[in-house]
Amino acid sequence: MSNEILMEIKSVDRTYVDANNHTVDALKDINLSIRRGEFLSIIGPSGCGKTTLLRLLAGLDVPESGVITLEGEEIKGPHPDRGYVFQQGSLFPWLTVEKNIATGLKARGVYKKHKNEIAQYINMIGLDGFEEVFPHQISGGMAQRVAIARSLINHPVALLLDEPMGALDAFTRADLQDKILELWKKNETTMILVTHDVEEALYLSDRVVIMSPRPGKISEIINISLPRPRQKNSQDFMVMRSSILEKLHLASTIPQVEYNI
Ligand SMILES: Nc1ncnc2c1ncn2[C@@H]1O[C@H](COP(=O)(O)OP(=O)(O)OP(=O)(O)O)[C@@H](O)[C@H]1O
Repeated sequence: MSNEILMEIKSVDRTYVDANNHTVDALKDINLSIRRGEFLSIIGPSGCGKTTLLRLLAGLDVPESGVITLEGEEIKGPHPDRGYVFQQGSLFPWLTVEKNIATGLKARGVYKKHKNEIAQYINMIGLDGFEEVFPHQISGGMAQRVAIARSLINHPVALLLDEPMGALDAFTRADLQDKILELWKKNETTMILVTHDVEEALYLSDRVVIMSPRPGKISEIINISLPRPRQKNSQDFMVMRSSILEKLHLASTIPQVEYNI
């Protein structure tokens, strides 16, 4: 990972007005520098603004005040240079695996020129032989791989992952975590992952950002220096996991928050 700053979030606020006409401070004075090529996870209790922050990075929403830049340019809207993967259900059900991945290229207007790359990305996500299959015929983990390939084929500088493993069973989740690590290394894409899972954040990340709610703020940024491949049952890993859990509980003002550990 380089020390070059890819994205910069400066003094960002985002408020919403809820159904009862109350103002919700979803994000308050967020400052964060994201380095090119790093794996960054954002973790925190429900409602602390994780998705709001990811949507701002994607350009799907704009800050109330403050600024977010990518390579020094202000982010003003969505762009294929920032891929976005949702928790589930983001594939077009009427298109095959191959055609779903092709929509990434079509969105960029480069389908004809780059369609021969689709096979390479299908191979990269380990789905050779599934080209002509429809989303309802594959597992949730396979569908998430397709959603990731659809973004990666556009060579994004950053991939924004909003709990992509949240709806998967434990075995499939662990499998997809390893695939995401492999894709990260191969493509050198900056990864920004929102997760509720402490173990997942610790297994994958160079840095873990802990957020706290009401207002949504960054309460701590932790550097993870454990060597890779990380062993989830090693002493060092478990000590670090307990430490992050403790910080999360301190960051949370909501009683009875549940985490996957
Ligand atoms: N469109 C909206 N209108 C009103 N309030 C909103 C809207 N979107 C988000 N909020 C509120 O802003 C706060 C932050 O929401 P956000 O979804 O970013 O949190 P989160 O940390 O991603 O939560 P979760 O982990 O449950 O997905 C919450 O209090 C939420 O209710």
